[in-house]
Amino acid sequence: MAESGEEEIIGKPVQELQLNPQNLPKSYMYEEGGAGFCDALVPSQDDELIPVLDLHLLSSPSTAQEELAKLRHALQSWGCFQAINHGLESSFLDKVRQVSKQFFQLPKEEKQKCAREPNDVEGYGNDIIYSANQRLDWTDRVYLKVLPEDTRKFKFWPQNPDDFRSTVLQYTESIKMLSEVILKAMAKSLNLEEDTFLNECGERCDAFLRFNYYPPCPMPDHVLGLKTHTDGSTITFLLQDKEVEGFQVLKDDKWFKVPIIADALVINVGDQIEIMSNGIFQSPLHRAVINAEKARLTVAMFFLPDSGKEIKPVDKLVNESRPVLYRTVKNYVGIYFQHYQQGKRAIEASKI
Ligand SMILES: O=C(O)CCC(=O)C(=O)O
Ligand SMILES: [Fe+2]
Repeated sequence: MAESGEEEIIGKPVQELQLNPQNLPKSYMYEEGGAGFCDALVPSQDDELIPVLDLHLLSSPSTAQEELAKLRHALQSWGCFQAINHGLESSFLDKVRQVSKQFFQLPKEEKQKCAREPNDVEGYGNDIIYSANQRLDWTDRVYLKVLPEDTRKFKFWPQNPDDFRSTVLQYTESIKMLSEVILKAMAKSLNLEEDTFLNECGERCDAFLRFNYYPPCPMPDHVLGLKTHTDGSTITFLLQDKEVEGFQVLKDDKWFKVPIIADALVINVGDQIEIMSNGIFQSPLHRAVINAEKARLTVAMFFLPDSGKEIKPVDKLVNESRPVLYRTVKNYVGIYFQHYQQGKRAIEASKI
């Protein structure tokens, strides 16, 4: 995936660095006066609330129009929303969190069995480091390609705990179905044929599942769990930790905490829908902060178009008052990763 000729420098798992908190490597530190990562705003007034959408209402004929208008507004203003009533059982979401936590609690040797390979992202590991000056994220991950089915590389899929794989398979199936519901609703909210975005993605969409484990860190105002970024996806589903907050979104140049709502899924627009929607839907800048005492675990599922498809603004969203704003891109994820490790935004390179 990461197409770079450079040699990778292998770093230590963050879970090991955490054991020596007096001596945090400089590459994790943001010196600028503590940056106030943890002082983000808690939305209070109505217009600052991160929208919550009821997916059942969105699919019911009598309420759909009103919910579609809310969806459009959410994606134009925040670029994300919290989905409730999505049909996934609370006990199943707990199971997803539980098997992932169990994995990260295993001894190092056990986790290493599905370690990623140098210069690649898939498997267990952390940031790909190309330079000693690179700013690093305080997180260990398991990163798996889950779709299309015939591209799964099971050697990277944990076998311990023994229900990890079956849980991931079931989760993938459920979220894939939801992604189709959401992409259709997004198209309808823009008065497009409901299959517009799905057709743009092609027959064989890609999906990646990323388990983000953020160990506690004694300097939460100087270290980020995940640096400020947008996602390179079409849409992303984020299952938050049930107890520990940490997801923040930038809106109108202010950082907002995304509150935990039991069993909600945070859904956000990625760069590729920003391109397809010709900028009507915005891919929001976001980041993950860390907690001084508690570990945090989140599960992100990224959907991507077929890697052979060209992605460009949908014709019906281009007109005289809104000319084409983005170049046609192909295999955007390759461009994305090259920019990501340098802390840059790939979408900027795609703007006309
Ligand atoms: O863990 C979080 O709160 C954010 C995760 C995220 O943004 C990502 O994995 O791209
Ligand atoms: Fe993200």
